[in-house]
Amino acid sequence: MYSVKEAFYTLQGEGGQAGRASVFCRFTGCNLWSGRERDRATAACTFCDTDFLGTDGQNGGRFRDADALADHLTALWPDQYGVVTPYVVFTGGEPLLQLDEALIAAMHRRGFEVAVETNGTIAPPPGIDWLCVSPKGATELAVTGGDEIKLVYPQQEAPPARFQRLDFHYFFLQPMDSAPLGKHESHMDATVAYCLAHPQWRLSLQTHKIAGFD
Ligand SMILES: C[S@@+](CC[C@H](N)C(=O)[O-])C[C@H]1O[C@@H](n2cnc3c(N)ncnc32)[C@H](O)[C@@H]1O
Ligand SMILES: Nc1nc2[nH]cc(C(=O)O)c2c(=O)[nH]1
Ligand code: SF4
Ligand SMILES: [Mg+2]
Repeated sequence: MYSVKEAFYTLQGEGGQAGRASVFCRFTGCNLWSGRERDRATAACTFCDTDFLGTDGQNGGRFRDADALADHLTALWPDQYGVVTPYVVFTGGEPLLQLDEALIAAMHRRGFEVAVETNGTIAPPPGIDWLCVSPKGATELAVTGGDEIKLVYPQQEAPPARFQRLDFHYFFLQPMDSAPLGKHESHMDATVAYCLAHPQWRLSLQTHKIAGFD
């Protein structure tokens, strides 16, 4: 059984695949925060921008097996002509609490490339085509390599230098989005400054928030 908060067709907004048409599957639940505001300050991850509780979002629900969820996600992909490889992004919440080999295989059978956005604390199943790891605070990484690391910046307990020797193809810093706006602008400036001073790191902006497409 899989619990899905929401599923929707959009453009990948972040990281090295930004701009790519994607079906997003947002699983319910996370291991680093309950999702309740009263627990935020004491959580292992305190700055989450996402509602991942319940199954009441658009196209959300509970799915009895991998084929049922894969059919549901495939129906959200518009390309009927096979000109590009369809792309699914599993996120959450923390997708590695639920994503398994059976679901990856079911998406592959339907022609999809499979991407994952994870906080890096849970070992992934094999078969993922694009793995994005986004470390959180003082948590320990179970995943030390992948296609991209996308570190939200700044985080007092997770300075970029801690990750610079890990086995990723791309190293991204993404400014922390948090109210008030003035704070976010200073995060933006600080992130740009860090990338300029440390050219290993590239800037990742949340383009869906800038352009307003989800
Ligand atoms: C909501 S998380 C879900 C996937 C997984 N739990 C994780 O943390 O990577 C998706 C992406 O949004 C990023 N993110 C969450 N809150 C953010 C914020 N306030 N500002 C910038 N990025 C944020 C995460 O770091 C992650 O890369
Ligand atoms: N457009 C869009 N791109 C995204 N990339 C990662 C996201 C996420 O919440 O995991 C996200 C999201 O929520 N929307
Ligand atoms: S680990 Fe990801 S989903 Fe969980 S609270 Fe942090 S940003 Fe949100
Ligand atoms: Mg998001």
